[in-house]
Amino acid sequence: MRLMEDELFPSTPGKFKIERAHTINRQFHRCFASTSTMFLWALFLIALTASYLSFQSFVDTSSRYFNASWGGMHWEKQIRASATPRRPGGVSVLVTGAAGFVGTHVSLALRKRGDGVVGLDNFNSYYDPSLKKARNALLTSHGVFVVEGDINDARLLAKLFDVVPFTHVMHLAAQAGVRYAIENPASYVHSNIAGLVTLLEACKSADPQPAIVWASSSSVYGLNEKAPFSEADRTDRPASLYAATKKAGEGITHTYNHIYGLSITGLRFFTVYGPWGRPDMAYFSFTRNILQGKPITVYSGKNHVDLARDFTYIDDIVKGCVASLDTAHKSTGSGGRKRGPAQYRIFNLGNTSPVTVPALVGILERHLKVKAKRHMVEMPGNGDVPFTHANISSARTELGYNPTTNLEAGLKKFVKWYLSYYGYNPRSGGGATKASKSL
Ligand SMILES: O=C(O)[C@H]1O[C@H](OP(=O)(O)OP(=O)(O)OC[C@H]2O[C@@H](n3ccc(=O)[nH]c3=O)[C@H](O)[C@@H]2O)[C@H](O)[C@@H](O)[C@H]1O
Repeated sequence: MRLMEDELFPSTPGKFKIERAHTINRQFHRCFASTSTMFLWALFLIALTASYLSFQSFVDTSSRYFNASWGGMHWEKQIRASATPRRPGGVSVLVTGAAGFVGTHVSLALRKRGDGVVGLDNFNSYYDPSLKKARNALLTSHGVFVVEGDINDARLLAKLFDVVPFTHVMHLAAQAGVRYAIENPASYVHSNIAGLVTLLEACKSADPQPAIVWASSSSVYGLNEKAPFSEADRTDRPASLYAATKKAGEGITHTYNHIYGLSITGLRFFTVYGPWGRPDMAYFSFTRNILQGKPITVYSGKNHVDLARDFTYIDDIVKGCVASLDTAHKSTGSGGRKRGPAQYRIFNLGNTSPVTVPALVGILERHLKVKAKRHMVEMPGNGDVPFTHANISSARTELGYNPTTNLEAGLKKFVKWYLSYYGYNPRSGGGATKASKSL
């Protein structure tokens, strides 16, 4: 209090100066002390944040190296080796869904002619993952490395494009199956829409941008009745969520083509079948049930009209896929910027001769030498369409696509593979030994 009075009313100017100088000094010290405290606090906080971030990055890195299935120098070396073409002019392709049915066959075909192939697959359990592992073992034995990962993992995709300048992406990863969409609709949105967008984002940002060939579906024709189905026909009446997500994929890929200059080729596959096929599909599950002496459910359409499909053999589809890669133009953008208009194509890949489901069962019975126990049921309203029939003139002209395997010949090859893969024990009522355990 005294001090304050002295400060306010100094008795002499000198006193004022001295007192004032002391006071300023004290204030300065106080102020300096508080500034340096603040400075120390700030330093402390910065150090704390930095150590938190480096701890996070340590956790992240170690979890990647020790728990997750990708990352590290050895991993990158494997990717580079697998991506390197072994022929002059060979391409370097990232195949998504490589441990899937079509993915395995396309990867093998590319590898066999000397192209570089890196696979990506999440090995999900939509159907028996041991079949996917067996396909993976086949790919590994041919020098194709498959990364275990999801197309929704943007960091993984960025890393892959960082390690390899892929010339092409063969995008076959998807949630397949028409009727399963009733049970698990979210899985279709997750893989066929969100996953597709994540992949396209990675492709658009890559430098160089790859050309993309991807699997659409005959199901986009939905309630279309005009036959055979041409690419120009209506596709705005899907009958299942699966079909709707594939149709959405065609729109989404068009957007990335338009904005970023990505070269896009969409392939509408028509009920693909063959060795190493999908156990959820009719020809496969019918085979298993027939061999095990179990009944099969055969759907029929309205007024007891048989359902029919333009079943297409895997080798023909592979030729269509490879021809699409070979005729794809380069993307025109780079690093997320478009530099000119890019190619956008859609092709039907079918067989052009629909076969009814009862006729399919008849062929299986002949090849298996076992009579099926048919259980005829009216087609439930769960996404099926009465028939599919492809017009393939466009693919013929532009890709040189020419399917040569009819259902009879194709199923013969499938049955041969099935029996060799799962084994067959006629004394146990025709059961496929491995199949009965794992499917
Ligand atoms: O082209 C496509 O875009 C799609 O082809 C395939 O779908 P679909 O043509 O429906 O093949 P699939 O299930 O083998 O049924 C064949 C027939 O058997 C009938 N079917 C089926 C099961 C059954 O228990 N009984 C039966 O009669 C059934 O009603 C149908 O008439 C792919 O699975 C799909 O992922 C997609 O790629």
